[in-house]
Amino acid sequence: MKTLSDQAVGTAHGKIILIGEHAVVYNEPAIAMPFMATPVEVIIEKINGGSVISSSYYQGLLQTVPDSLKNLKSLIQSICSDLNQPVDGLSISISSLIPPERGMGSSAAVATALVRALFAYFERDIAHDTLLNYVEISEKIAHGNPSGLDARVTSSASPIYYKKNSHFASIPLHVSGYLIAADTGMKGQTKKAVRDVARQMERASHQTLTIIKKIGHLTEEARLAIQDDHVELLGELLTLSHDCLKQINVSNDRLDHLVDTAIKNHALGAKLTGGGRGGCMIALARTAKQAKLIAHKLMENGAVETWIHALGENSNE
Ligand SMILES: C[C@@](O)(CCO)CC(=O)[O-]
Repeated sequence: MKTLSDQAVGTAHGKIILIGEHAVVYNEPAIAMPFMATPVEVIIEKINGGSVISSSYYQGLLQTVPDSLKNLKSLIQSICSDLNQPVDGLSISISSLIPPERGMGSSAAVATALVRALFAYFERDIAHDTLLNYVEISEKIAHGNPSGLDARVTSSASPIYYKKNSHFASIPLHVSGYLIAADTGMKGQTKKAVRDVARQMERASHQTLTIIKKIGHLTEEARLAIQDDHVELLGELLTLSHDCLKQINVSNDRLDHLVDTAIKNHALGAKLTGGGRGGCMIALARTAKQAKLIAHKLMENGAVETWIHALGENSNE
């Protein structure tokens, strides 16, 4: 983050949930990592007249943003009001390499970069907890009932173990393996999926709670597997958690097909990542060669983009 006289820049990055999505909304733990391959940058410059937003999906006045950007509009209004600044006179330019609506934390990362840019522009320091509170305003509009995980990881430089309202800790992800992330090319439906799981909790609370608790248990085991560098076990736990996510209906055919493809091609484990019903999946491989082969097979089987991340390296970037 830097401040120039008439310009300020805020940055953030995407995230990948290794294990624990959905269950984390119900106070179970999750493990997630920052995904530096997908950066976000917001640049704010001074202009005359009404504020404007420029992004790949909208260019125009802040006052007339489409519904998909209402979260950012509320955020800008709240911050300007809290800092006693006018909402006019801002040119806000958003650039992001995170594919939107793919469970990679796009909305939280854009909000994080925006909050940082606004505070830098108004030459004010911001405590991390204040940043998280602002991002939550935006995430509540975007997702309904966010756990706070996305806000934490997209603003953090380290992988984290996270429990809603109670606990978070940076954990080194020095496992000797490679993570492949693949985009199904389909928009995920985090908000709807989170709402549907909430309905299942109301209707079949015992059954759904049992699955949620099982995901929490698998996440705790994954934490130990990471600590002890048991990459094979970690892979098995990822696949078991995908089975749980299927049981609460947050997967879909395309995700299941990519998960099966990864497993057939010797991945140690695979699962959807993020909100599900589209978006992205991840797979774990022992070697870089296997990771490349799996990524290639995923592309042949419908993925539109893949990324490979060496877990033993850069995990504390
Ligand atoms: C599905 C979910 O667990 C992760 C979305 O990236 C929702 C949340 O944690 O707010």
